[in-house]
Amino acid sequence: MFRRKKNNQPRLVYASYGVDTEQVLNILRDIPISVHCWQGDDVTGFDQPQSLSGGIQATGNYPGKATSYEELMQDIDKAFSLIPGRKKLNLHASYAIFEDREFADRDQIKPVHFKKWVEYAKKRNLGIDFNPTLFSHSMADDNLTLSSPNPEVRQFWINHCKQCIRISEYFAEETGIPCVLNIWIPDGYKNTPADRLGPRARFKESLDEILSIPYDKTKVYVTLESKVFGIGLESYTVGSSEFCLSYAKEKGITPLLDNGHYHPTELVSDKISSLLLFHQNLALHLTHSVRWDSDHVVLLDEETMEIAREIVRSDALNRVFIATDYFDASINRIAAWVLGVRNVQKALLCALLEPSAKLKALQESGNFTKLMVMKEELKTAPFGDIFAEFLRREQVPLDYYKEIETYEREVLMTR
Ligand SMILES: C[C@H](O)[C@H](O)[C@@H](O)C(=O)CO
Ligand SMILES: [Mn+2]
Repeated sequence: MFRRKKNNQPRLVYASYGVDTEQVLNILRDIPISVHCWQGDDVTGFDQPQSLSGGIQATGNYPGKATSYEELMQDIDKAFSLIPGRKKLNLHASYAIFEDREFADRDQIKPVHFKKWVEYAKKRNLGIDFNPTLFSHSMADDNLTLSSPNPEVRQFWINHCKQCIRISEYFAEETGIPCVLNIWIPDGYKNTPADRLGPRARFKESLDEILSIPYDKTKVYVTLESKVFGIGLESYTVGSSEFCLSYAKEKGITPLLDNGHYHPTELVSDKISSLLLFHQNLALHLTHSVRWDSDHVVLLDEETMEIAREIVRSDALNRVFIATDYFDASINRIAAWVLGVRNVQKALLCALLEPSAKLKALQESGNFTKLMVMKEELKTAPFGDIFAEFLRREQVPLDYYKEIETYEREVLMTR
């Protein structure tokens, strides 16, 4: 077990555990990470003057935020040039581009409003994921959308989600890469409700109607994201974990787990294996939640590492859709993207470098002492060198901070 001390080449260290770093680097390069566009402008979008609602909040006032699609694309380009490996672009419906076209409200948006994004993605060989935007809109002022008691409001949002499925199909057809369409609603109440069942029954009915439209299930993967509470919606959340998991199972859609959407001591890493036994696919929003759904930048913390380990150990890299979801407005937004996505990749790399068959065998044979020793030893194995090699092969600089400083000075500060 301690043979690795004899050699100092990182590749040989892992070889001594039976891990082939070449194979690992090839796998890592091909894991698509869906990068959320909304880090670039604090979830503002282009289609509404409304400020951010839905019980979420981007705090901070760091200068240089993107205020147009051109700026956002420029910033995503900068961030992507500093992130190795395969990426997808994750858009929200509120990022529709109208320009000289007539404005279309959310229930009327069409593929044409995303043509520029498709051109952008195709030029860069990127797939696109999508999200209906059921917040920051006058029809969602009371944070009730698909569960609203008002049938007109419900119908507006049902139509919005249907249009989003059609747009997702267009993304998949144009890019040749399937689109993950994630439905998340903010609906809930600040105080203890008198009726918990009614709103959930209406949400269920609305989802049934949305999913009744025909769409190609090999091109569009509909996911449903649950939540525990939102700001100002602390006492009741319509789309709770139990609701979303049950609904996804019944309808054969994919559950989405955002690791900021659980009680602070609940771990998404522990949920993955259970869900993989019952669902063909699973989707994740990775974030760093500090005390609550704070949407901080993903760090290389123990839970991020454990989530990655669970995916890899379950041999589920091709069944789990991995996306980032955070919005930190207190630091350079490009750095936030690069740092968070690289941390997801670092966590995946660590997981891939783990001799998981050996560790499982130790658990099976009840050798918990050796298991603990080996796991702890692996923590100080030289995975940073392997990551540096990954960056070198991908022609991405190890030290990206300098580039970000230059971009901040030359581009962000002139806005
Ligand atoms: C903007 C996103 O859709 C949003 O963050 C959602 O995914 C979420 O996590 C809400 O808390
Ligand atoms: Mn999320």
